[in-house]
Amino acid sequence: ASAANNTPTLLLARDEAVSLDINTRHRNPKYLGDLPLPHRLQSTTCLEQALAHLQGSAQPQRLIILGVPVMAMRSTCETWLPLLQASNLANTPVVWTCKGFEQNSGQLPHEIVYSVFGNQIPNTGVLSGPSFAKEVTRNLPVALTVASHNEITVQNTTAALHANNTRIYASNDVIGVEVGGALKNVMAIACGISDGLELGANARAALITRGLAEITRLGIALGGQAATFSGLTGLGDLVLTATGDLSRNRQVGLALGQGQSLDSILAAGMTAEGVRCARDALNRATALNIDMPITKAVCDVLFNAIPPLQAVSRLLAREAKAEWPAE
Ligand SMILES: NC(=O)C1=CN([C@@H]2O[C@H](COP(=O)(O)OP(=O)(O)OC[C@H]3O[C@@H](n4cnc5c(N)ncnc54)[C@H](OP(=O)(O)O)[C@@H]3O)[C@@H](O)[C@H]2O)C=CC1
Ligand SMILES: O=C(CO)COP(=O)(O)O
Repeated sequence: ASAANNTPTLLLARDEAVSLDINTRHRNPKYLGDLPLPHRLQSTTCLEQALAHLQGSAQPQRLIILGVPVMAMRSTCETWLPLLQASNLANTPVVWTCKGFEQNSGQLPHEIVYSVFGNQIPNTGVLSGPSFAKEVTRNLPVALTVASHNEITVQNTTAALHANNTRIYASNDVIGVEVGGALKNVMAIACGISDGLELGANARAALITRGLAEITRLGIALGGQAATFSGLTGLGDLVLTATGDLSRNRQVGLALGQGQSLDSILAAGMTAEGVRCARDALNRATALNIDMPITKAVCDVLFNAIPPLQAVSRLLAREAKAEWPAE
């Protein structure tokens, strides 16, 4: 999106073949099929070259976008901290697209970043919202939220991305944005399971709505703002991922509902953040005494060998209750 917006953009890859394909054929077949990429998007695998690119970027658009799975965030931040400091780039805004809770620590992305960067890299934020990479690559309309406590992070993210078909909205609710992004992946697995079992459109709508209640409950308990969950990074991303077949989390659920095993579904190495973070999300909820029945049902199917139909029966057998407040 930044390259489509004429922002000079360099993609740091770790796979030489990916870099070469981007620079010579303007394609990224490993992730994006045969979709053409903007010619002004360049790639490198060399950290020094990435730092030099940042040093040469105009200050209003200078920005690092961290787009790795949550499990790679900590090591990536640890690599970058001394490099940014040594290159006089410690004030460069860093935003991440990562959606999930870190496995075992249960930390949200900002907790990982803050624990590594402390106040040594002061300008940080999260960039999130309904945005399938393949649609962004086709430069189709997309609306995203940048949440940060620093004005410069919001300004530079907006300057780099907001134009043409990309709209950037600002927020100061880092926690709410991250909880929505993490848990919509778990709900997408639930909706995929339901659709794989052919339980119908009514069931899917119920899961999305009660899933949002569940996300909101945990999000508020963790310090998020209620309004965030009806915004782009809450309801918006939940609807996209729970209903859009480009979603890898939804695909995992569909295959589970159709009887495939989790191991065979993930054998090709697909990133499905909901699988990685469902258990840690449930642990954080349990510690706060928050009820998360859909997340629990997804964990049962993923990790406790409960057949999908049995997990659905357990959900439906719960006692009748008031719809709202969502306790
Ligand atoms: N794809 C999408 O449509 C969207 C994804 N997101 C979120 O963004 C984050 C990244 O997702 P996505 O881009 O799809 O992820 P991918 O699995 O496609 O990986 C993205 C990049 O991270 C690199 N990477 C993977 N593992 C490691 C590691 N252990 N150490 C260093 N680098 C690593 C990959 O390198 P290599 O190729 O060498 O493995 C690749 O360059 C996720 O949290 C996801 O939920 C957010 C919005 C949309
Ligand atoms: O987060 C996404 C879209 O906003 C991508 O979802 P998946 O990781 O399920 O493909």
